[in-house]
Amino acid sequence: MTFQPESLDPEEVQTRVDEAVADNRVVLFMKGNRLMPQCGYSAKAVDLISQYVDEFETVDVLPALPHYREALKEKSDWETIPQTFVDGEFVGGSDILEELDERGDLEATLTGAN
Ligand SMILES: N[C@@H](CCC(=O)N[C@@H](CS)C(=O)NCC(=O)O)C(=O)O
Repeated sequence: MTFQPESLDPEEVQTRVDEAVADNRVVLFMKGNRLMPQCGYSAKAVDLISQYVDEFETVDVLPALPHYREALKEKSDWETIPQTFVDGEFVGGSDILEELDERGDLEATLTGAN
């Protein structure tokens, strides 16, 4: 049997993005999933977030990458994957997460703790 990638149209993807951002305090749009990231930048984002937050949502963009890229860009004005949103706001990709961590600000950004 031939593997058929999930077929999603742009509107369905936009809805998935909107709902994932609205319904989860922390959501990471990434290539692959938490256990099997399919890109080094996504793996780095998972590692950085996992230091401070046990439960966060991940959305694998690979089944409809061009649509996710467009839907996310619409929301964040950011071109690349991964993308992290906290409390409905775009935080950044893996470099920004790393910068926040180096400044000692990532935990508070992810948890809301001061
Ligand atoms: N410096 C970026 C690296 C992310 C990046 O370059 N991602 C690439 C490879 S996963 C990407 O999204 N390429 C466009 C695409 O795959 O659509 C970050 O901070 O997240």
